[in-house]
Amino acid sequence: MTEALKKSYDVCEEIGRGRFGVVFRCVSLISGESFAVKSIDKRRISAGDSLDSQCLDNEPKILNLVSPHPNIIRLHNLYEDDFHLHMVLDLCPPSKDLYNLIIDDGPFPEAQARHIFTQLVNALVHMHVLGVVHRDIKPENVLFDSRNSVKLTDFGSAGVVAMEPMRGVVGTPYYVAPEILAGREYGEKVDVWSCGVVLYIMLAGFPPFDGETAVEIFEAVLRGNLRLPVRAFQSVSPAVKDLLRKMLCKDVSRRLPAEQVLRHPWITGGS
Ligand SMILES: Nc1ncnc2c1ncn2[C@@H]1O[C@H](COP(=O)(O)OP(=O)(O)OP(=O)(O)O)[C@@H](O)[C@H]1O
Repeated sequence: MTEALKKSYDVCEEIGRGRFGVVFRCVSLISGESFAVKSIDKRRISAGDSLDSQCLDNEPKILNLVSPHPNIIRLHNLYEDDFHLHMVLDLCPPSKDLYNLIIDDGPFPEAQARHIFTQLVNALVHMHVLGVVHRDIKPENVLFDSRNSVKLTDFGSAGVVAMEPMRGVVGTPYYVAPEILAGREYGEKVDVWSCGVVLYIMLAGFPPFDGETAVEIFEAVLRGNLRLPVRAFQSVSPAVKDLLRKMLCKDVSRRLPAEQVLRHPWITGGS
């Protein structure tokens, strides 16, 4: 553990683990406030894997760019030495993410889905104005703080559109946009697609594009044939079905940008 981190924080129990990082709860020795610290062991990232080392560089840079926003996890401090990178972040209660919420309580009534979704799209609008594309929007990366506010996290796959045209397959099978899989250049609307998938799953309890294997899921995404089966959508309002069609639209030019999603009647007309 980097000495500088230990001088400022008491590092406590492990609260999560991802592909690269181990996340601990930590307490500021100055304020007594609790945070999460995501610690990445750089030695676990192979020198030859440029994509993985890019993820490592990206996350703190992009978090700095998009912070602060009420629905984006905030980077409070960064410590780095030859072997480790430690990001001190807002603390969210352990295991409290949208994935677990859907497993435990889903599918959700529209009002609950709208409450979560609106906060997620608020984060998206803010990022897209700054030219940042998240590229890995999925329920596992939507955390909730102790007041139940959405905190979007995991910016390891994010990029800045203005810097270079975006290409390359990034994302998670159920949520990835068809233009990414088609190998075309793409932009911020890939996040609108992924948010549409998240909204669909919150309402239906299952994903819109499915398959037994990753390849089958990719084929379903590429077909982009959106179905709203009666068994799951019979009591769902026409307004949200309209929004889903406009977000999960294969034609990127017709897919709504994030700020128009926020102005859709399902959002503005909801209590
Ligand atoms: N700020 C936080 N507060 C509380 N728990 C967190 C926080 N950030 C991450 N976690 C927990 O730690 C786990 C791993 O974090 P994260 O997904 O950011 O790591 P990663 O290495 O980037 O993972 P991935 O495999 O998705 O790339 C998460 O699933 C979550 O449970």
